[in-house]
Amino acid sequence: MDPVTDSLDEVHRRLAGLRDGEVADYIPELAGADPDDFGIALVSMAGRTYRTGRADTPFTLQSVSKPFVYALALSDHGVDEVLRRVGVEPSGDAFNAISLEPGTGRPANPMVNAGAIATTALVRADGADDRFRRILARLSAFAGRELDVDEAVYASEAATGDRNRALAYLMRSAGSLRADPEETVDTYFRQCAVRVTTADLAVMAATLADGGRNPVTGVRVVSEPDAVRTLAVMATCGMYDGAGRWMLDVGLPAKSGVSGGLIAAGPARFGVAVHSPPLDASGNSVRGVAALRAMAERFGLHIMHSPGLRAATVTGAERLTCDGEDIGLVTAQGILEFTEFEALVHAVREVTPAAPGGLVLDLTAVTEVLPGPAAGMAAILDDLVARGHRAAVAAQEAFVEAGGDRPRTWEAFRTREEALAWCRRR
Ligand SMILES: NC(=O)CC[C@H](N)C(=O)O
Repeated sequence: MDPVTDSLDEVHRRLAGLRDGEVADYIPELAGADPDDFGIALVSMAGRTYRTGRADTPFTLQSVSKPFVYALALSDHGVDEVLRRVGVEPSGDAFNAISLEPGTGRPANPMVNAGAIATTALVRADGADDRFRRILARLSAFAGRELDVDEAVYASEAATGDRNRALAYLMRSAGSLRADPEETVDTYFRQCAVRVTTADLAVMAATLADGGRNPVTGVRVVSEPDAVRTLAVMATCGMYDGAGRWMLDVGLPAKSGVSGGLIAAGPARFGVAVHSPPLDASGNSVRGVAALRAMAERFGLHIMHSPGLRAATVTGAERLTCDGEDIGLVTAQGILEFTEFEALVHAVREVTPAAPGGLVLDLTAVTEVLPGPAAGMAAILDDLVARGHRAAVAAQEAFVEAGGDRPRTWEAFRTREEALAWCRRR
């Protein structure tokens, strides 16, 4: 018995009977999908996979490929260059809309077809074969196994995908696509026809959630900043014209595709995927959307709801007697971002009036300090010293230096013992 799997089972059971939506048939080969295929999978940051239903049925990525190829383009060119070619504004249009920015001809964002085709063209390569080889290798690294192409689906879209061809030619004439339209669209069709399972998709989503590191294989697939950027674009544009409502109800960066796949990522928490072919009017999987809504509600998954951040940072705020004088000892752990920093400042303020002998700040269990908190911490200690208190920090050298170039007025030590010994020595 596993309670995590049980809760996925419960959602699956509740939604399996949902009969709304239509299987996409504009790509003829997709029309044959079984409307009862329905799988859910979730991968934790520890790389544990949970699944229910038909989570091992293969299907094609379609638009779920878009964020991953965008991440590849970002790592090839950097964000500034990619932004010059593809925007990041939600279009409010359907996925296949013929809409380009007036003037520049730049597609609105990389999650609609026009933007995805332009993104595919940005992948660095020696020719089309090499470009697809790099895309497939990167998608495989995201999934943590060698993926392949469903040739029948590829051929079917290649034979019928005139709207996408039209988009490519339009961008070419507007100057926003510099590559060959036929070749680019062909690579895009292949990328859409890459075959995955729901379980693969959950690993791919979890890799973005884990800052670009595949939590199952341990392999770094994209840099942390590029993973964050990709999630940001998914959050604003991933659900096409349903993106706003999705953010309101579910609140997770997500991406859907016309074969019925849907991924969502809880940053630093989990990756989740659903597959169910019947689609709503926006082209999003009906059961996929319903399953994510149900899970978000039951588990508080919305990114604007972050109780995790309230985890104990300040692990101790105490008074010690040192040579007959009271000193304060404040201990913190983990990562010092804004919220933790604010709590630390508060703890220091609470303890100092009762500790005229000075303050020891033990940050030896702190793993990361952002520049803002580092400077703020240095300022607090400077202020204490200016007001006649003694102050010492025990922390890694890098954290002490992150406080800025101004001459330090307080003491710095590597260990808590050294800082406390200093306190006793004066
Ligand atoms: N929304 C989608 O999944 C669209 C992908 C599909 N290959 C297309 O270009 O039409």
